[in-house]
Amino acid sequence: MSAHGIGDELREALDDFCRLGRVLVASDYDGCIAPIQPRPELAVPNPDSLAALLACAERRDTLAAMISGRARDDLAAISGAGDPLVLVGSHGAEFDTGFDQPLTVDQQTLLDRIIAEFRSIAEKIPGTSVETKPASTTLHVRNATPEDGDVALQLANDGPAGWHGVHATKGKAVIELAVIETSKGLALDRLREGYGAEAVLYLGDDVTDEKAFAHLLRRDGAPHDGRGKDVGIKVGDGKTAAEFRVPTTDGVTAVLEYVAAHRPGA
Ligand SMILES: O=P(O)(O)OC[C@H]1O[C@H](O[C@H]2O[C@H](CO)[C@@H](O)[C@H](O)[C@H]2O)[C@H](O)[C@@H](O)[C@@H]1O
Repeated sequence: MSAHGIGDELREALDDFCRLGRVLVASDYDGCIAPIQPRPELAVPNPDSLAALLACAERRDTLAAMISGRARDDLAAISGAGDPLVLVGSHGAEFDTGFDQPLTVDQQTLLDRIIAEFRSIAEKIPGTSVETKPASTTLHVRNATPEDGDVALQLANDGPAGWHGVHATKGKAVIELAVIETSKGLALDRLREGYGAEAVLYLGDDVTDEKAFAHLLRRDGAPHDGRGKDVGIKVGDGKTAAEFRVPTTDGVTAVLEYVAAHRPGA
């Protein structure tokens, strides 16, 4: 195994992937391209990872994308990334063309109610904060004591998370409530089909990335009888549907640099 956790099996999968025709290389942002930080506004990209993803985008027959839970504008601003990288925000629902459907009046009203509820929780519980996005809102507890964080998450869970029309996702020291259904897996399908990619490589570290991993065709035959050429890579610990794993965000850099170095046109 290399210093940054590219084991022999992963290297073999990357070699096979790099030999294909058109491919899609996609990564999550927070916890992958950007190491986790105490506050969202501090999470700038690891410059080597971003440079490597950009280098992938410049290779022949290679589309490269970041698919994030953040609002797309926020993702663009904090990462400084843009063309030729494809940016998808709001957990796969927000493309450069915006959302497929604007929020209905009822959805906007619901979102405003959730934000108000989250703000009232954050006012009561030190170290918690609220992030607002176009179709969802996030209650952050990373800077609360573990006990306070649990209380805040429980209040969110017992309150607005159960309201009709609300879609809840638990992430790293956050709970996120959306008023639309989102799926990084559907975003990957859309990019894959639009580009005509033969295979997809996806890196992710959090719960929301599991929807992306679930849309990949695994190489090991389960459940797609060995037809899969996709490469799913989970960053860090935790249960996952991904076939491969790297231990840290340095592994993300190593994978992306490896792909950039081995795709045609390198
Ligand atoms: O899909 P992602 O790009 O991974 O976005 C998921 C969430 O990431 C951000 O929160 C996470 O990163 C923060 C900065 O490192 C950290 O403080 C927080 O605890 C993490 O959960 C972002 O703020 C959220 O909006 C995203 O949904």
